[in-house]
Amino acid sequence: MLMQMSSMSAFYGKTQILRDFSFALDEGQCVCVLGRNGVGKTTLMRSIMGLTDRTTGQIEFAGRQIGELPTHERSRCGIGYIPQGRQIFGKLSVRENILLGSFARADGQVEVPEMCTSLFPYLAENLERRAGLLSGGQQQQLAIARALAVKPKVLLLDEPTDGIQPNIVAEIGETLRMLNKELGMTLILAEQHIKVARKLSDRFLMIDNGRVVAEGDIDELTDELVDEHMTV
Ligand SMILES: Nc1ncnc2c1ncn2[C@@H]1O[C@H](COP(=O)(O)OP(=O)(O)OP(=O)(O)O)[C@@H](O)[C@H]1O
Repeated sequence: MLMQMSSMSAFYGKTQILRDFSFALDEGQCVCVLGRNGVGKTTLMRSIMGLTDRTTGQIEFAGRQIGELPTHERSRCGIGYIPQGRQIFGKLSVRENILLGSFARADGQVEVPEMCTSLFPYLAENLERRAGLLSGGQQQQLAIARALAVKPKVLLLDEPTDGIQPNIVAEIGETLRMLNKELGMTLILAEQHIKVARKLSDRFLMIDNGRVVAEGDIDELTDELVDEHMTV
């Protein structure tokens, strides 16, 4: 088991956002986190990174309790985070954006990892280009490359296809499939595109109102569950 959450609750100030979360994730799995806007998917990612005001309960990662650790130490344990909206630095070059990720590396090396250049040939050929000039899909590749720079064991992806042109959505899906199935990277993926989620994931976690309301293998994700918890 790579990650296990037990009775985790998350708060912003006095407001409780997540209630009593428990789930386990094996190495190499892809789990999608599903639910309507505002149910707590981003908060789940931020809780794993230690970016909410407070959490209670336990978060175990790679055999270590991380629930009390500061964010940079969680990164060093091998957790890569790609926030919603990508948050790349438009005025910096592609190379600088990737290198920013590597500062959290456990081995202290600052370099553009081989994996980034082989996965993303466009980025490899445009390392000196200003990141702000890239298309949405290319910026998403850059956000993934930056997270890979820490050589993570797990990648948290918050709606990577959000705001991406429909014809590029499948391309990002393919990149994630390759990371998971060919390179064996464990993924936790918040995703609104149910088709993308079904295609990529082994398991699902359905959230409603800050709680896990259903979970299981992806082929147990019925249309009824989707209708009940995802349609507005
Ligand atoms: N910094 C914050 N302070 C207080 N409340 C917050 C904060 N961030 C989020 N919330 C609240 O927490 C709840 C869950 O938000 P969250 O962003 O986790 O949902 P989500 O499922 O990721 O939605 P979306 O798909 O819109 O990103 C919402 O009611 C939101 O208003």
